[in-house]
Amino acid sequence: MSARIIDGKDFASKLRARVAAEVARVVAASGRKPGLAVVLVGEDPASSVYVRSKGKATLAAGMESFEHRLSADVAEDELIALVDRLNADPAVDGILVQLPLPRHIDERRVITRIDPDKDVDGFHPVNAGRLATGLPGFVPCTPLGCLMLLKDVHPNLSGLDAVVIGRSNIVGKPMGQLLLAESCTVTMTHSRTRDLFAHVARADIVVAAVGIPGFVKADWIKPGASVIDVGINRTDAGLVGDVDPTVADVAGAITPVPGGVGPMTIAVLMRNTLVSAARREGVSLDDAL
Ligand SMILES: Nc1nc(=O)c2c([nH]1)NC[C@@H]1CN(c3ccc(C(=O)N[C@@H](CCC(=O)O)C(=O)O)cc3)C=[N+]21
Repeated sequence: MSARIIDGKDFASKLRARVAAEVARVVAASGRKPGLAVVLVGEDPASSVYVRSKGKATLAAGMESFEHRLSADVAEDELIALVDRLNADPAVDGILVQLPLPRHIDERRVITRIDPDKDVDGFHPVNAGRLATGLPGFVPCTPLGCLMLLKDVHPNLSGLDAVVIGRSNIVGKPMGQLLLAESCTVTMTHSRTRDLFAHVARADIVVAAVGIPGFVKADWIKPGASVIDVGINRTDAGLVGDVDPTVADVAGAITPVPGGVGPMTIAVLMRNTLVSAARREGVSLDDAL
C-alpha cells in the first residue's frame, strides 16, 4: 500500500488565493492594505531566505510588507524600541520577529513585548493561553497549517487517537491544543518518553516535530494512519523531514518534505495577518479561511 501524498504546496497556494480575495474586500471596506512587519536580526542565510519569501507572499496577497533588518549585535533595548514603534503603528496589523534571536537577546522579553493582537505568529503567552482556553486569538502558523491539512484528510477528527512528537512552544504544544479542541485523544511525547513506538503504534494521527532527520520509522506506524512531518532538516542529501521516507509504504496519508507543512506556514501567516487587519478594521471575514 502506498500513502496519499498530502500536497501542502497546492493547499497553501489555494489558501493564499482565498486570502488575497478577502484582502481585496478588507481594502475596499477600510481604504487601506493590511500590513505585516517582519523583523530579522543578523544575517543567518536560512532566515534571510524565509524572510524574503514571507515578503514576496505578503505583496502577492495584496498586503503591505515592512521589513526591518537589524545587525546581529543590535542592543536588546533597540529591538524592544522597534517592537514598541510597530505596536503603535496603525499601518501594521501583524508583527513577526524571526527566531532564533542572537544569544545576547532575551527572546521571551521580545515576544512578550509584541501586542498580542498583532502577534500573528501566535507566540505571545496571551495567545497561548487563549488557545488553551478556547478564546479567539492567534494560533501559531505551523500547527494551524498542519491542522488544515489533517482536516482535508479527516473532516471530522473527533475521537481519533493523535500522537504529537515534540513539545516546543512553537509547534508541539499548540498542535496538541488544536487536536484536543478537535476532540482527538491527544498524547504528547518527547525526548524522555519511554517506548515511544508503543504510543505511535496506537495513533490514527502522528505529528512529528523533533528536528531529527528520519526519526519516525515505518514499523512504528499503524497501517493507514495519517502522518504529518514538520521536520525541515538540512542534510547533505538536501532538505529532509523527521519521518523516514519508507513510512509512506505504511501510512494512509503523509506530508512530503519539502512541499508539505513548510508552504502552509507562510500561507497561514498571510491568513493570520488578514484576520488581524479585519478585526482591527471591524470587517467580517469568510468562515472558510
Ligand atoms: N518568528 C518566526 N516565525 C516563523 O514562522 C519562523 C521563524 N520565526 N523562524 C524560522 C522558521 C522556519 N519557517 C519556515 C517557513 C517556511 C518554510 C518553507 O516554505 N519550506 C519549504 C522549503 C523551503 C526551502 O527549500 O528551504 C518546504 O518545506 O517546502 C520552512 C520553514 C518559519 N519560521
